[in-house]
Amino acid sequence: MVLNPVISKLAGKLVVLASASPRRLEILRNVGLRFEVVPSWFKETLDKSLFKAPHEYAVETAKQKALEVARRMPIKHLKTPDIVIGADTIVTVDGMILEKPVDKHDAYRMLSSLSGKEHSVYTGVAIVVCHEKENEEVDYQLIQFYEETKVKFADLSEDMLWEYINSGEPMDKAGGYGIQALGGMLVEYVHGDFLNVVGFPLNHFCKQLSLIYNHCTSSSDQKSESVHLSLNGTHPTSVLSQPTPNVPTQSSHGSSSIPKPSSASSSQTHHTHCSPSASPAHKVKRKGSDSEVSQSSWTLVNSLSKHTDGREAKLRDSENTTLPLISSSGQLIEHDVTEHEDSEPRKEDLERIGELIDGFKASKALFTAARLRVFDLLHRMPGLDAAQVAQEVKASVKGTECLLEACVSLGLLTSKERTYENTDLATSLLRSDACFSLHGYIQHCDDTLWPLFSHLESAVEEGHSQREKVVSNKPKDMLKDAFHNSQEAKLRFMNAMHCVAKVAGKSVATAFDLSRYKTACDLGGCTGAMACEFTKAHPGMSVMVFDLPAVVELSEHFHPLHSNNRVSFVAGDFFQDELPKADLYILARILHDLTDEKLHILLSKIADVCKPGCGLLLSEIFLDEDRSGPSRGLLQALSMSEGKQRSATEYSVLLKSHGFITAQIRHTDNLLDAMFCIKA
Ligand SMILES: Cc1cn([C@H]2C[C@H](O)[C@@H](COP(=O)(O)OP(=O)(O)OP(=O)(O)O)O2)c(=O)[nH]c1=O
Repeated sequence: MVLNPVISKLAGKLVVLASASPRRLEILRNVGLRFEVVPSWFKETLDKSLFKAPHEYAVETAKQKALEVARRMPIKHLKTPDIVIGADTIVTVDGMILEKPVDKHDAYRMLSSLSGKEHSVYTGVAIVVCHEKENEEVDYQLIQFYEETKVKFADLSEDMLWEYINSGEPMDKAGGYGIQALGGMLVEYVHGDFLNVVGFPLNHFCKQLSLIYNHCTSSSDQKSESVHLSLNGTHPTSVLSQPTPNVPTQSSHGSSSIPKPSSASSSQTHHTHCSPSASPAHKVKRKGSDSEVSQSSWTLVNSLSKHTDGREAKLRDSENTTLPLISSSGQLIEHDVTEHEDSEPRKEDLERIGELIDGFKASKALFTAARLRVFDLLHRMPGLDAAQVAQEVKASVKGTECLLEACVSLGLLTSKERTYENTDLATSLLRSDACFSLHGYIQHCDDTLWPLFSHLESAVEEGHSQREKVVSNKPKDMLKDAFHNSQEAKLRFMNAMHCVAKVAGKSVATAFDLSRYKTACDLGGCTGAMACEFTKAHPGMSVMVFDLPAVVELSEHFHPLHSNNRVSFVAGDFFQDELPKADLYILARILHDLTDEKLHILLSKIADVCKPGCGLLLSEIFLDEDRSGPSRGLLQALSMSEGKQRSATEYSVLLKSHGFITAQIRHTDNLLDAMFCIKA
């Protein structure tokens, strides 16, 4: 890329944006950067009074966001990113720091304080470069900087203020406005980088990347040099801290030391606005036990180290010899991995392929352990050995031992002196009675999706679902399949949907400010789990669950939802019957499964009952705009349902054709994303 050679240098690296901000995602994606989005879980609650200047607060928050993701990924995602980018945008006026308003009154307070005045918008950015070493340690290199842009607001009348607040736009934006949309009408002038106001100082970021990569790539062995330097505390700071020749004139903001609100920053060097420096290295070590991440030394203790160790050992063997592969006809193919290639395969490539090849074995091991209720048992009786587990689950000792050991290697169990316990992950997600249990969904995957995917080759060849091969009756619709079967099968299917709604419900329900809506209707809302989350998140809201009569009849099996008197059930078919009246309609995991024809029938019916201003909340997995991910959405498409997976923009266009204007999109980092639209 001639425009910015640094962006192309990142190709092939695992770049992670530690942000849920759709604006940051768009800014970076627009310049061709390929990255994954892993929103940070860092709570933005640093004590502002500890900071000498507002931008220091933004930089520190950006740093904590990025580090949280850099530390979490090796444990939760089982991969170490190359680069994690965190950012935080704040607005400052009259010595106050304004972040995102918590409600409309807060938005009013913020916007009226900006009226007729010039204010500053600061975005702090942290780039964490992770260097993974042979011995499994990870060195972190931290580059942080900020950008200031001055913005002047026109005088705002009360009417203007409230009209703007009621548009819903201020709620997820620092200072309560979005300069890139309706908020642009409030602005008289902007001095500085416009994109910095929108949430990401792209120009400054590219300059910082040039510094990192122009330095690093001058070395013949980029990683080892970096690691060596950082371990000796002589990280490329000396190079990186040279003044940047092309940085904007905001250097007049002068240098500032990073205060130490948390122990994580205790060993940091000083950073200047225009002369960013890398912090001394923070050595990260994975150990073989399950415990907390230590903030002060950033020592990462990886509960999955046994898994990693085992896998690496296996792959190293195969690097030196041959990879045994099984052909589709079952023959063993001896494949020399180096035979057809000029260079040795990279360790990370082998690791990735190994993971993919073994993926189905891991899924089935999980399904089997869940089906045998191993996680329930070990929750009730931790510390059993394989023979005791075998006796309880009525299985062979040999088979149970293999399964338990496999589960340990997958991070689902821990073992000590040949006795077994659940990991935290198993306790919170795999026990059948856990609050956020995925047990029902796992059972559904095993019962329905597993057999379906065993016919994938035919599905791809023929271009339609192979469901008729795996269910005795013909209907293709998953829900109808379940309803042609026994009551038990219906309940199992509802339980699967219930699990997903419980796990994803809060993220979806809290994604937007919906305080203006008093009545909602969750179309196809199944057991009411999602509806329940909406009533919890919005105390003034009642939600009707509209679903097929057979679903409504069985929904009472899912207690304690029925004790929630703001959730009610209405039986009907949304293709045939009149829809209940509501201010807000919720469509969670419905559209991706419908044919274009059915989808337009449903959306037309919703549009007909919606008055202008009514809301539509859509929740699905949103594909990346270039359809390169996430895998979860693309793999789901392989089941060849009648519908299709779409990106947020594709859904927006679809909804616009029925008169719904997209107000906000949220990539939640949970099982489902969300989009909020308003009827024009
Ligand atoms: C001032 C202003 C802010 N914003 C947005 C940018 C940021 O998304 C948001 C500030 O909140 P941030 O806390 O910086 O970011 P975020 O919560 O959206 O995402 P994350 O914490 O996961 O990184 O305000 C605009 O979109 N337009 C504007 O004009």
